[in-house]
Amino acid sequence: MLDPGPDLSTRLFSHIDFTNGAVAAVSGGSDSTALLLLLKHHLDRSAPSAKLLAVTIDHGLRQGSAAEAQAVAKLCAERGIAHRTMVWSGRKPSTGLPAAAREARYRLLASAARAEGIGLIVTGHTADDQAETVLMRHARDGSLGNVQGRGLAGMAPATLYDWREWIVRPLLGTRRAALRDFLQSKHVGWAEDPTNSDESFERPRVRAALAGDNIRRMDEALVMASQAAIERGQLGLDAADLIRRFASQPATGLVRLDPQLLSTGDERAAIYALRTLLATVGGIAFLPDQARGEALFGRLKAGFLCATLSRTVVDFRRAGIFLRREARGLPPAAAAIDNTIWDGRRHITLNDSSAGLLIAPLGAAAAKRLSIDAGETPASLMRAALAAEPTSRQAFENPDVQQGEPASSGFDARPVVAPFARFLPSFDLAPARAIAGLIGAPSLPALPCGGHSAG
Ligand SMILES: Nc1ncnc2c1ncn2[C@@H]1O[C@H](COP(=O)(O)OP(=O)(O)OP(=O)(O)O)[C@@H](O)[C@H]1O
Repeated sequence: MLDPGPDLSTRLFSHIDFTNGAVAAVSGGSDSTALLLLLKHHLDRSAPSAKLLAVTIDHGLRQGSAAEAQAVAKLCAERGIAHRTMVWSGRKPSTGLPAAAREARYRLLASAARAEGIGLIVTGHTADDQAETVLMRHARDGSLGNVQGRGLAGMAPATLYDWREWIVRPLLGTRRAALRDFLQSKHVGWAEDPTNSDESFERPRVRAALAGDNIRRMDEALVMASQAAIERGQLGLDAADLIRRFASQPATGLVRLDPQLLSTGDERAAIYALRTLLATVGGIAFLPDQARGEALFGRLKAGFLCATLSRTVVDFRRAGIFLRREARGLPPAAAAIDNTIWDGRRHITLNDSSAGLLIAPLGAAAAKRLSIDAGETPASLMRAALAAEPTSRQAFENPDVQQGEPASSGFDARPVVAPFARFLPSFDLAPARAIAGLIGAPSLPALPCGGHSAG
């Protein structure tokens, strides 16, 4: 645990690159208020020209949330820190509210950062938050000591949002009590969020169980998290290595796995590689669960098969193991919208002249008309994969457009690494990078903090 000594801010922030500025996410609670003041102190001393913008999200869910945002704005004005309040004005769902609020919060924080040309967001998650997260996940999947429970690594020290902004959590090793001591020593107050002590929610219940003298339990949880984080990082590195050695992409949307992947001797990494690839090809944000991944891997070891998992057809034949998006459930023809994700797999950007463009899957009949140089890959598989690629309705209806790739002028469709496209924890940098290289997704922005091997 770190004490709030005079060099606390150096210890917390000196490994982070603030050249391109930072957005500090400040709710007005103790942790993020301390984060802001410590960061300001650090930047004043070591990077005075770095841009700092404090952002408060007013979720509009509690009475008093606007006043809390105003209190943060006042503190910032007193300290010469730029501040912005962003209001979550969208429709509030009746179920899954915390998740929706979190989603909206990161979207708004990222848009504030983008507007200022800042690529880094810092949050005030603490060691206490980390312990709570790990204990909640443990209670859910009961996998204490089972390092295959990826969630037991807790929150990553850095997470890439939307493949663009890095969310960094510099306080993950610092206890809330230390931050509160720091604020009290500076005579700075903070807001108490009543939902943090409302024990009808899971996190406050875990928090209450950890309160008081239960330091040992918290320390145990943190040790478990750091061990799991190391193992998870290593699993990612091993899976990335296998992806580079055994996966190729013979056509857009078609991934080929060399059957040698089944006998490398590192089944854990091979199954992890398989799960990440299945989610990518199927355009699914979540990996297929471990049990299904293991079962599929076992069946592949037994011989040729054709199966579907995570919207991905797995076709093991003499020429190799092929993965492609299944034909069912593709998006219907719809007006193309710039800068959106199509089918969870393709990032659509429109050319200037694309008003009124309709986008639809190419479809089997049109794919049949494409002339394909299949090489060693079965042409039927290449066609089946291309049939699930987006094309513009205009191109589709033009019988002259029959050559090469289905995506034609009017828009660009860049592949995305579906399971990591929204949130990429730094633990998974290595497999994300390997898959991006495989499918031609944009490269990743550099990690703004040292000390974490990205592979
Ligand atoms: N309304 C918000 N506006 C800006 N950032 C927020 C907001 N809510 C949460 N955050 C960010 O996410 C982090 C973790 O959120 P969490 O809900 O655990 O914090 P909190 O209890 O609201 O406040 P704090 O962490 O400041 O005590 C915060 O430290 C802060 O950086």
